[in-house]
This record gives sequence, structure tokens and C-alpha cells, in this order.
Amino acid sequence: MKIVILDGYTLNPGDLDWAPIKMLGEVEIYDRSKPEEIVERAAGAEVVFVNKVVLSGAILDQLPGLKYIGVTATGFNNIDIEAAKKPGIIVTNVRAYSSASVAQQTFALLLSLVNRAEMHSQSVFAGEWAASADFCYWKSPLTELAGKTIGLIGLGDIGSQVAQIAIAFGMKVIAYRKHPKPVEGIEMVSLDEIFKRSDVVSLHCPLTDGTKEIINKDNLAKMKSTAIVLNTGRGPLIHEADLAEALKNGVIAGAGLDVLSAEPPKGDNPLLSAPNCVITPHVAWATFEARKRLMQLAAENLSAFMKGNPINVVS
Ligand SMILES: NC(=O)C1=CN([C@@H]2O[C@H](COP(=O)(O)OP(=O)(O)OC[C@H]3O[C@@H](n4cnc5c(N)ncnc54)[C@H](OP(=O)(O)O)[C@@H]3O)[C@@H](O)[C@H]2O)C=CC1
Ligand SMILES: O=C(O)C(=O)CO
Repeated sequence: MKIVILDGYTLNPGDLDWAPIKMLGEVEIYDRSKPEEIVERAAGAEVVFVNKVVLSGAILDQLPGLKYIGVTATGFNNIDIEAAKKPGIIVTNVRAYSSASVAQQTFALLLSLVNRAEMHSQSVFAGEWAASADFCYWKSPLTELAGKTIGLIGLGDIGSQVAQIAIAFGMKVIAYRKHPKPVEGIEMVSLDEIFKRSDVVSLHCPLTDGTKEIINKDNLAKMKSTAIVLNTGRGPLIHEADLAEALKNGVIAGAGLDVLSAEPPKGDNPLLSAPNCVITPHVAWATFEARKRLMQLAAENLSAFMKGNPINVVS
């Protein structure tokens, strides 16, 4: 069975072993593939693995031999699922491999906004503490999380772990999800209440037609002027120009983002020059531990498919 990995570099830049997948067939590995390279590279393959390569209907139409797409990620918004269904291509994703890592990064972003450890450290190393008249000083207001309300949009594998950390910080957790059901210690609320009541709004839902640009001018206007938006989900969950304006005009106080609408971003992305905005380059998933699990689970997905009992099929 010919297996083509179209964008393998970010999963395994050299610190992991492809062995779990190599055991399952004849594997061709590409670090990255440009859109115009996909069809030629995947031609004749029954299996392709992609992380962020976009497999549109137009591309899938040109791959008649393809039987299986293994997404080496949780989010699968880069695949045209309806187009894959027509010829019966099975698409699988990998759930929960990085939930702890993403929840950790969510708080890394939040703490970087409310404590500014890096900014203060840079100031100390620039000599400002040595020159200070007082034993302490701060360069930006510091905020205690205990007692604050965090509003989660999405309460699945990642949102649930974020909730546990928030509770450990003494925060009140409110949440909105697609299929609301009671969860101990968390108040389920409407989307409107998330925006109105939260000191921190954190996005943990998939990117779909229903969630695209859920952070927009109208919803930002409902938020407290002291509120923070966190996004470790997908960039297009946010209307970026609206968020940049809101940060500039003090409509909200800050944003911590691990994802942007285009990755890598274009130089003119308005968030790159927005105030009180912390951005990391889509690293939430990328701990060694999570990538190692991802490799193993992606191979297990393919193995189950090859045995005729596919698991983690997305629809
Ligand atoms: N930055 C990074 O490195 C990573 C980012 N991600 C992103 O995080 C997302 C979430 O991952 P994960 O928690 O594992 O996924 P899950 O499928 O476990 O959870 C998704 C949650 O989103 C909710 N949801 C779905 N549609 C809507 C909607 N229209 N409105 C509100 N809530 C909705 C679901 O609701 P319900 O449970 O009621 O159905 C569920 O609670 C992924 O889709 C991916 O895009 C994932 C991994 C790494
Ligand atoms: O797993 C995911 O959804 C990620 O974004 C990491 O590739």
C-alpha cells in the first residue's frame, strides 16, 4: 500500500521516528507540499497523511485511487469532507492527543497577558530594576485570576482541561457548547452570556460554518472593556480586523492567540501591529509528548482502516 505524507515536517522535524507508519506500507515523506505539488505527489497513493495541507474537492477529484486520508491533527477543517464522501474516501483525525498541551498553552497565553513575566524579565535585564528607586515596579497592570470568570466556547477534550486548570486558579467557569449538558462545577450558558459575563473568553470549538468569525465586532461590543480573548482553536474563528480595532480602541483589554487566519501570516495581518496582543506560531499542540502520541495514534487509525474497521472517522 502506497502511503504519502504530504506535510510531515511539523509532526516530525527529526526528533521522532516514522516507524509506526512505515510498518504499515511503502511510505513517501514530504516535509511540506505546495498546492501545485499535491496531485503529482499523491498520485497512485491509496493513503495520504496531511496535517494542514488543504485537500479541496478539486484536488480529490484528481486522485481517483485515494481511499484514506489520515489527518495528523484534531482539527480537520482543511479537508473537504463532503467531496471525500462521494468516492467513499475515509477521513480520520486524531482526538485528544494534545489536550493537556493545548490547555497548558492557553494558560501560557493568559498568564503572559495578566502577569507579563517576559516583559518584566526583559526590563530587569535591560537594567531597569537596578536603576529603580523602589524594591519593585511594574510596567503593566497585574491582574489576579482568582475570582474572575472564564467563558469557554467549546467544552470538548481541550475545553474540559482548560476548565480544570481555571478551577484550580480559583476562576468561575461558564461554557457554551453545541450540545449543552450539565457538567459539575461549570455553568452552561448562552453564547450571549459568554460574551457579557466573561473576564476571559477562550475558544475551543472546531472551525465550521457555524463558528467562523464567532469573535466579531458585534460580539466584541458585548464584552467587558477589561476582557481578554484567547484563541488556541483556529484563526478564522476570529474576524481579525474587528479584533485589531477592538484592541486599538480599548473595546477589550487583550488577546492571546496561537492561531491566525493564514499560517504563516501575511505581513499586513492587522493583529501583528495590534496593542496588548500576544501571538504564538501555532505551537499549542507541538510538545514532544503530544507529537509522539500523535504519531502513534495516526498509525493506529491507519492500521484499523487497513483491517477493515476504521476508527476516528470524521463526518
Ligand atoms: N492550536 C493547536 O495546536 C490545536 C488546536 N486544536 C483546535 O481545537 C479544536 C477543539 O479541539 P478538541 O477540544 O479536541 O475538540 P472536541 O471535538 O473534543 O471539542 C469541540 C467542542 O466544540 C463544541 N462545538 C462544536 N461546534 C460548536 C458550535 N457551533 N458552537 C459552540 N461549540 C461548538 C463541541 O460541542 P459539543 O461537545 O456539545 O458537541 C465540543 O464541546 C479543534 O477542532 C482544533 O481546531 C486542536 C489541537 C491543537
Ligand atoms: O491538532 C490540531 O488540530 C492542530 O492544530 C495541530 O496540528
